[in-house]
Amino acid sequence: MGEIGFLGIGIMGKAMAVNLLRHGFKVTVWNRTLSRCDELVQHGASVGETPAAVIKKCKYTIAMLSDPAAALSVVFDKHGALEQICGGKGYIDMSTVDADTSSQISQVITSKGGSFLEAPVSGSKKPAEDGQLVILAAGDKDLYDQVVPAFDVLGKKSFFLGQIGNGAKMKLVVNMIMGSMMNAFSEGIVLADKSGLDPHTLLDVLDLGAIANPMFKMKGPAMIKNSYPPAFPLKHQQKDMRLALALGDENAVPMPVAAAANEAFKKARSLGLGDHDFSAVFETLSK
Ligand SMILES: NC(=O)C1=CN([C@@H]2O[C@H](COP(=O)(O)OP(=O)(O)OC[C@H]3O[C@@H](n4cnc5c(N)ncnc54)[C@H](OP(=O)(O)O)[C@@H]3O)[C@@H](O)[C@H]2O)C=CC1
Ligand SMILES: O=CC(=O)O
Repeated sequence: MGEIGFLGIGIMGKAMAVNLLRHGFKVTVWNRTLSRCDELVQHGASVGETPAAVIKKCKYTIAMLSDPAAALSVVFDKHGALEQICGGKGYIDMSTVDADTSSQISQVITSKGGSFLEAPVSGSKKPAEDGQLVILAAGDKDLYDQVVPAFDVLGKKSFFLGQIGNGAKMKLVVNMIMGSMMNAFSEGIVLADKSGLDPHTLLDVLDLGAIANPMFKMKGPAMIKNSYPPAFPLKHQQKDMRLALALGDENAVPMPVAAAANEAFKKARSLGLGDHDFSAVFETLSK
């Protein structure tokens, strides 16, 4: 595939770029806070001074940025990706954004002759470290086929979902369900505790039944200890609830459960918990 550019070395971007390096890909990284690239250099990465410099150097560039504003800024701002996009270059945005943001990026990239794929992922810090993400791609099928070797390293399964927007929408639906589940789980732990049950026993019971899942299993024990080391920052989960609710508005889908979950995540943000793991929504109930 040649050298891969990587824009955004946050929790996910770092794990994904390290994974690519470990599997022998040459990677050039850029991050807004450039010092966060230092650790990647120790793993063999090169550093680009700007998104434009990375695009200029690499045939394919992946972006993994916090939200729509960040994804747009890295493309459109001075020294942004758009300055160097041209025919023969592929831009793959793996950030979780809404379909409209993705379409805007797709339009400008393709208008300059480049090709574009949106490819948000399901799976958090640990799956990113282990190359076990689920990739939800949509857009340019030729570009998808060209980058499958990288997706095979980053994920356990890639879906090609068709036209631009479908990957973004699928990701928002999945995270809307996840955010609602996290709230129901939190209420259950508090209810068990306050009604005199051992929450650890609740976790054991859940794990043996029809609603057992990796999220409950992985996060439950830490939540009971009021510990929320950030794997998926709460501020990003709230952004996903907000974008999913907007998708519900557009399609006239009533989502009272998701709306209530969004309020709980907003409350958690107002308590200063935005940079904690999204399981910290538990704090809004347990105090
Ligand atoms: N963590 C997770 O479990 C998962 C996250 N996601 C999604 O992946 C994306 C990245 O998440 P994650 O790595 O956890 O987030 P982080 O908050 O750890 O990283 C965010 C990245 O975006 C960059 N950034 C933020 N604002 C701007 C801006 N205005 N201009 C340029 N760069 C900017 C940050 O740069 P800087 O270092 O300078 O702040 C950083 O590199 C999000 O869309 C998230 O929803 C998807 C699946 C799982
Ligand atoms: O977006 C978060 C995830 O765990 O998936």
